[in-house]
Amino acid sequence: MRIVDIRERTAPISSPIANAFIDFSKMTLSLVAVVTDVIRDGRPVIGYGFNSNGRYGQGGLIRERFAPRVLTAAPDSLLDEASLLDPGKIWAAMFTNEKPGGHGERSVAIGTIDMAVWDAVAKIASKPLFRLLAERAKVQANPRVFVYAAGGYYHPGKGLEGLAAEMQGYLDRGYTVVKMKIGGAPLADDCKRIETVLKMLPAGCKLAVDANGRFDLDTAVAYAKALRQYDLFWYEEAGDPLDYELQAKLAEHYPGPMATGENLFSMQDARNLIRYGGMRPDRDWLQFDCALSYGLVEYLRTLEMLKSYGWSWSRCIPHGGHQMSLNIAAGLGLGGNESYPDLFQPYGGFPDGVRVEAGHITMPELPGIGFEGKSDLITEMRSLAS
Ligand SMILES: O=C([O-])CC(=O)C(=O)O
Ligand SMILES: [Mg+2]
Repeated sequence: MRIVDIRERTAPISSPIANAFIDFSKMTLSLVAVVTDVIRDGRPVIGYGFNSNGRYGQGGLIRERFAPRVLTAAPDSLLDEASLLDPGKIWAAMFTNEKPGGHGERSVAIGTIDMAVWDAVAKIASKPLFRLLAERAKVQANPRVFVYAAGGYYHPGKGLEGLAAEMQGYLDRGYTVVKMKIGGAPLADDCKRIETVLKMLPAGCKLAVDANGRFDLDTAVAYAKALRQYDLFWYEEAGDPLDYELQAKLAEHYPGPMATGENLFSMQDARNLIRYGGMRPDRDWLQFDCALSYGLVEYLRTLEMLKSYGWSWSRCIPHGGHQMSLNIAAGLGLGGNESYPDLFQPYGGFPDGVRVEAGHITMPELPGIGFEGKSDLITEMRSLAS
């Protein structure tokens, strides 16, 4: 068994939206296909992967460094004892001659290939990835996964009515938690936006807000003082993602749940957040996204690290809105997953026919990550390799 080809294409996922830090007018991602020599139903098994929104396509790194290292490794060195592709060994081949620290965006390039590797491995096992992960971890899978709707971006010409209509669309589709951006407007304006959404939420539904790392400590605290009257689902990424002291000090001013971690790209960065960020295991949420942070091989190390610090994996709700994290959530008992019902298509979302009911979806029993169940996405993927 061996990997015979790794292909990459950088594709646009541009959109006229903005958060407090960036706009998405030139956003791209890398789509990757890992082609194996395993034949199923007369066709080679191909794993697919892509990176989450927020970082750009990684074609250069993938083509110059990471794909060649896998393709030139001795094929047997990438197999486990059962002679099956071993994601850990493939990961180690990609990381050959890479220094520790300064994780930059190579973690995105590796994470994208890693997603495709796991898709292939689960397809070769003829199992949904979430079942494979649960079996390997000797835990019970739970195909019912909490999902929340992320949106509420700043958008030229979009007023309070537009924001309310967007949120109503998510509620109508079965979501019980919705998320909107803050920090891209003055505090008083953001409070009006928040109150507009809170007013329309039925009982039992909640709002999360996301500042995308925009604030210095004083601004983060000023927002905390205004936000704590609202009973929010969470207050996300108030300050710079690497400013652990800011995060820790903010907890003195904000008793409600906070969330962060989408821009921490390694187990070591995640560990620094846990060690020094003052995050509270009884109420806060961790958003590490494997598709940006060296993939599931690294995410498993992050989960072990969390366990050693006494954190439950149910406090993790990853960023990114992709099916990879849905599988990790269903297989390993994470708290849920992000979803962007109207954005970043065809990459985000669920297999066709999957509906959100009372804020949860149920994973279909599709081999691999489940991309074959989403017709617009698999069409795109097969145009890269089939
Ligand atoms: O706007 C973005 O960059 C995406 C984001 O923070 C999120 O989904 O939490
Ligand atoms: Mg965010």
